[in-house]
Amino acid sequence: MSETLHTYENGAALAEGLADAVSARLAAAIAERGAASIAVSGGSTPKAFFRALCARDIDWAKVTITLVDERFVPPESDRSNHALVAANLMQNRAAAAQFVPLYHAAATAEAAAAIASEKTAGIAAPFDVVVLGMGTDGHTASFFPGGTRLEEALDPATRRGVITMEAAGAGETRLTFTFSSLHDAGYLVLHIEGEGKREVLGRAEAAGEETEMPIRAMLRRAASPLQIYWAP
Ligand SMILES: O=C1O[C@H](COP(=O)(O)O)[C@@H](O)[C@H](O)[C@H]1O
Repeated sequence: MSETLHTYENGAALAEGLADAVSARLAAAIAERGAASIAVSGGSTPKAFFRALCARDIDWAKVTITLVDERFVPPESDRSNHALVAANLMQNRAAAAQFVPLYHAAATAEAAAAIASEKTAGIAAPFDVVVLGMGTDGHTASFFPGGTRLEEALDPATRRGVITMEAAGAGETRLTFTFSSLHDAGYLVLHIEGEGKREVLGRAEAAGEETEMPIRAMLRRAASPLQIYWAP
């Protein structure tokens, strides 16, 4: 519905600034109700942010961390978002946090998504913080252009939870929270870096179908103001 652009000189400054904002939100949630939750993205962009956030002095034992989306691969895979979070976020002070994975060693991705929906339903809704990324094709979470279940994932009537997604640009089958699970976070962030992603964002902000650039669903329909963090 509304967006605010936070611009930083470089990726290191952005990582610190975003870690400050996110840790303040988590600390406020802990002060209010004794617990906090955050859903984070994978990909190459969030590593420096994760390293900055895990050093923040908050009561991490009261924080639950999960993923916005995941590949249907075990955590031993170097394509696993769980592995990325384990190596870069669940470190330092944040090692005390709880982690709820989306991947489960089920026979099918559908079965894994059902288990992930059940397990993540134990996290109070809405999330206190959601940190989205964006691909150069305009995808966010695993809402890929041409995705097999894209309409269902973006439909506000689709329940909170995790569904599967397959798409030409996705590689492995994906597990993704639905739009309805993410758009109303207490602090809703889009974290992007580089001139290329800024240009993609500009195209997404212009007229066009949501299904062509699914990030448009967040830009246009999110219940929470979208906080865009960007550095060249
Ligand atoms: O596929 C994915 O990519 C996006 C963006 O990744 P990046 O490497 O360009 O930062 C990410 O937000 C999403 O979680 C991930 O599954």
